[in-house]
Parts: sequence; C-alpha cells; structure tokens
Amino acid sequence: MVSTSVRSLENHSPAHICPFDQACSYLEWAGKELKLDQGLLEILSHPRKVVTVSIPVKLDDGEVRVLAGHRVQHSDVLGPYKGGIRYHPAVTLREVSALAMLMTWKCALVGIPYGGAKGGIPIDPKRYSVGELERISRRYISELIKDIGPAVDIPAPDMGTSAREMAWMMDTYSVNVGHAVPGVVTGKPLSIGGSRGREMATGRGVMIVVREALADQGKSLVGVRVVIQGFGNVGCAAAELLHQEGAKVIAVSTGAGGVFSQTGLDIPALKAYAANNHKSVAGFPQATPISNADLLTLPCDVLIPAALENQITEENVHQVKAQIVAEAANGPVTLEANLSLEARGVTVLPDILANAGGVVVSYLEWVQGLSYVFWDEERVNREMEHLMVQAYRQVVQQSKARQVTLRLAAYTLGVGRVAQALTDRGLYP
Ligand SMILES: NC(=O)C1=CN([C@@H]2O[C@H](COP(=O)(O)OP(=O)(O)OC[C@H]3O[C@@H](n4cnc5c(N)ncnc54)[C@H](O)[C@@H]3O)[C@@H](O)[C@H]2O)C=CC1
Ligand SMILES: O=C(O)CCC(=O)C(=O)O
Repeated sequence: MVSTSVRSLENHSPAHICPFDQACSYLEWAGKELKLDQGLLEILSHPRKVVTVSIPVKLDDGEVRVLAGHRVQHSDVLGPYKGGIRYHPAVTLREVSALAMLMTWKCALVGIPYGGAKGGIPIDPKRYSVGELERISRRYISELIKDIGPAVDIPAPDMGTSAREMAWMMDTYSVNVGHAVPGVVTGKPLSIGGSRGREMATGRGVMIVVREALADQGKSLVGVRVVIQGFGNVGCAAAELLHQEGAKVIAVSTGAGGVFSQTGLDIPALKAYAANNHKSVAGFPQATPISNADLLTLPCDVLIPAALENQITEENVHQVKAQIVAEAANGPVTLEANLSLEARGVTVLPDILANAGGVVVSYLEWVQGLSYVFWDEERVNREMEHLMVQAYRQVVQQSKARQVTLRLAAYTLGVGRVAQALTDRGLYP
C-alpha cells in the first residue's frame, strides 16, 4: 500500500522516521485486523487533496520572503475536513499528511461528524514579530480561500498557533467573502464566537483519559507521579488539571529544557514563571534542571509526551519507566517503540484518543456558532467529558472483544467507521 503522491516526497522528519509512513503502517495494521479490502485501504492511505501555496511576506526590515503553506485534506467522508494549523520549523508535507490522516481516525473515534485535515507552515514563530505573523497568517488563508469554509474545511490551532492566529484567519476569510463567518475556524477568541473551555480542552481530555485508565487499574490520580514533555497549550493545561486533581507533576519541559522536583512541581507558580520567561520553564527556582532526553526516562507512573512526534523510539524506549504513556502529542511514540511498550505491559493511551478533547470542543464551538447559542464552561466541559469517557470505554471494550491493545482498538474503531461510511456512501467498491 503506497500513497505515491505524498510518499514520493523527501522525508526531513526528526530521527529520520517518516511520520506519513508511520501513519500508513498504523492504517495497514488496523486494516489487517479488520480484514479490509486492499482497495479500500489504498483509498484511505491517500489524502483526498494536498495543497501547497506560496506565502510572500514583507518582513519588518523590508526583506521579502516567500514561505510554503500546506493544507492536506485527508478525508471528508464523515463531514467537513477538520484539523489544526501548525507553525514549526520541522513542518513538512509528509508530516502534515500524516497528521491529517490521524485527524480522520480521531474524529471518527470520538463520534463527531468531521473528516480529517491538517495545515502547516515551516517557520519558527518565535523568530517573527507579531506583525509579520499576522501578515503570514492572513496571506496563508487568502491563498486557501477556495479550499476552506464552515461546511468544507475548518482549521483550528495546533503547535505554534493559538486563538490569536484563528482570529486573523477568521477575519481574513470573512473580509474575502463579504460577511462575518465565525464557523470557518475553531479555537477562536470568545469575543468572536469562540467556545468557553477550548483553550484547556486538549489538556482536559488528556487528564480525563489518564484518570479513567488509572481507575481501571484500581487507582486514582491522587499522588500519581506524572512527567510531561512540552508545556504549551496542551502540556500546560494537562499539568494544571492533573495538579488540581491531586497528581504530583514531578517534571515538565519545553524546547529549551526541563525542570524536575522529586516532591512535585508547584504548577501554578511554574505557569506564571513560564508566562514571564518567553514560555520557557528553564531556570525555574526550587527545581533541578533536566534535559528533554533524561525527562523521558524518569521513574514515574504516567508519562505524557505533549510536544513533537517521534520522541519515544527504539533508541530510548527501553529506558522508559512509566506504567502509563498518554500520547498528548500526535505521534510521539513510534510504531516499534509502541510495540515494545505494549509487550512490557505498559498502557499506551493512543493519540487519537488521548488528545481528542481539543477537536471535541472545537466541534462544540462549531455547533454553538451554527445555532447562535453559547453555553457556559460547565456545560462545555460536561459535554466534552461525556464524549471522551464514551470513546475511552468503547476503546477498552473493543480491546477486550478483539484481544488487542488500546492503540489497535482505537484505530480499528476509527478506521472501521470511516471504511463503513465510505462503503455506505457507495464510494467503495
Ligand atoms: N493545541 C491543540 O488543541 C492540540 C494539540 N495537539 C498536539 O499536541 C502537541 C502540542 O501542541 P500545543 O501544545 O498546541 O503546541 P504549543 O506550541 O502550544 O506547545 C508546544 C510545546 O512543546 C515544546 N517543545 C517544542 N519542541 C520541543 C522539544 N524538542 N522537546 C520538548 N519540548 C518541546 C514547546 O516549547 C512548547 O512548550 C502537538 O503534537 C499537537 O499536534 C493535539 C490535539 C489538539
Ligand atoms: O481542534 C481542532 O479542530 C483540531 C485539533 C488538532 O489539530 C488535533 O487534534 O490534532
């Protein structure tokens, strides 16, 4: 099974592990378990549409730079394409294609009526001024104007983007079509139709599935030792909520390094420190510095990679000491490392389940916007928790029924539902 259009591209991913090959391997694995036809798998392994646009931008010093902006629409069988936009130097078309495919299985798994997409621009946003980022975001969306829309493709934040970029994108789209269209993006500020609870949603979803997995082992979150790689939107929210629930977050990191405390970090203080320290946790008092590599191998109960893909690989998997690995990031554990963890009895909560809280609240934001009725945060959190716990239970049930790990259970549910819809719609055979 080869997706020639995307696979023919060169791979520049960290650790030389191609995220798109990984995503196709997971698809193949699920397809084999489900005994899906090869032709059906062939369709599912190809993104429906791959768009790369040029983004000319005039920098503050007058230099003109032309950036590449990608948007990959993997599947719209279940509904409009849905997925975040990433600003990170390691963005490639292969990476975006892999992440788009994951979005398809994720939305199907949690039962929301969306397909999967992802976007990205290979830039380090820290190296651009706010004005430059605004010009880049607006031009990117202008170039994609015919490819997105509230019933077509709905972007959202991912690494390196936030409500601020979503507001620029919503405004650019709206100005182009001549009226306000809040439903074109999710993860917007509250002032223009954002949803309460979206900012914390992905981290909250991570906390919920970790809590459920611990409960299935007869444990609670209280006193559980947690290590988190990444302290951005997802990692910081997960740390805060786990801390509130009584877990002991003993180490966290950002790209600039991490901090460790055997007795548990003061997360509210660390959050305030990072906010005043260019989003970095390095140098936080009352904690010991730790490298990102050492952080991943700390003795702990729960390890939460919440940054980039391919962080736990064949190289370091044997040093991982956690009992539960919750994939808050997309694709942080490679296929081989995942098999090794599962063989050792480590519970791996797969990305398409563990980090689905974000897209679930994006869906709730879209629903609120389309119905012009906005909910309080308690209601948003309650609806999200219901969908997350339901998805977790279905994955556990599938895992028991098929005698497979949680990852394969989640993938068979997600892939199976898309395959069923494709067949019911008459798109296959
Ligand atoms: N924002 C969202 O709603 C969702 C995000 N995700 C995934 O979660 C992950 C994190 O996304 P966000 O928190 O939104 O991004 P973010 O940009 O807000 O934060 C990323 C964090 O990772 C850190 N980081 C970057 N490179 C690192 C490295 N080499 N080692 C350690 N830390 C590093 C950054 O310093 C930052 O703390 C990504 O994989 C993303 O796809 C998944 C679902 C939804
Ligand atoms: O909120 C969304 O629509 C997408 C979030 C996302 O990019 C992800 O779940 O990886």
